[in-house]
Amino acid sequence: MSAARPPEGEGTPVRSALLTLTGVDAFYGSAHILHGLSLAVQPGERVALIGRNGVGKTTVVNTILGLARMKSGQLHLGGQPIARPRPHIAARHGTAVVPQGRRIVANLTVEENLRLGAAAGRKGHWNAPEIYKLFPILKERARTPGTALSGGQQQMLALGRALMANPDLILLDEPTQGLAPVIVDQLADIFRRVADQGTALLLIEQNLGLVLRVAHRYLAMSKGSVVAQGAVVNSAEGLADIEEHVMV
Ligand SMILES: Nc1ncnc2c1ncn2[C@@H]1O[C@H](COP(=O)(O)OP(=O)(O)OP(=O)(O)O)[C@@H](O)[C@H]1O
Repeated sequence: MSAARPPEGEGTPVRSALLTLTGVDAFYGSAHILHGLSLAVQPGERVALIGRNGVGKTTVVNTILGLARMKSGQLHLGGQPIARPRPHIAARHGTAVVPQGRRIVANLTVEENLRLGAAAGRKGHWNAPEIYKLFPILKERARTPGTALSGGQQQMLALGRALMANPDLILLDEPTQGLAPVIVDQLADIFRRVADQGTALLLIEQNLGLVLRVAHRYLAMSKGSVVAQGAVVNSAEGLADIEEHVMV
């Protein structure tokens, strides 16, 4: 099941996909990081993007946000071609990001940080009261500066902010980095609850236990492209399957 297959993206129908990158080359200045990368995420999917440090996982997110320069290839969001990616354009087309390091705005309160996420103006289930139901601690601390929260609470805030955009897809970039195992467990449950409500997830994660608990499919990257994919099976064998690609 883990046998390498051609990566998804090229040849897949972009119209129905929430996110498609097709043959993407992306750069930071003259540094060529993504090499003909192709991938696709369909509505409601839970996909893990795995691979060793430095293979370009965050650069996939940065390309979608326009923070890395896409020199060739195509990006589609919500079935629409995106010629000039920008964070607000991604949000408008239904893709929200929980960035690596969370990026909570220091001089804004918890509630103000949450409201930033609603800037795209998409309607849907999620608003501040719904986020507070999901994370009661954020309601208790609504008037506290966002960066005064613990690491786990800041991660909840970053996820809440992403949900405020009422996205069809959330990109989660190493959301459990530096968090205690008990907090990681709580977040795993929350990611599953969010996915159960129909939001697709693309989870970049080094914690393979979390990948097993949250994702249904994995894409493995090496040297700036997707080199393998397969189903995620929550078992010791399933773990060995995906570990193999992180060790590539
Ligand atoms: N702003 C930048 N300018 C130049 N090179 C960069 C920049 N950001 C990242 N890189 C380089 O791009 C490559 C891919 O980095 P990226 O952060 O996408 O990898 P990653 O797979 O997400 O790894 P990690 O798990 O360490 O975050 C690395 O060699 C990194 O040093």
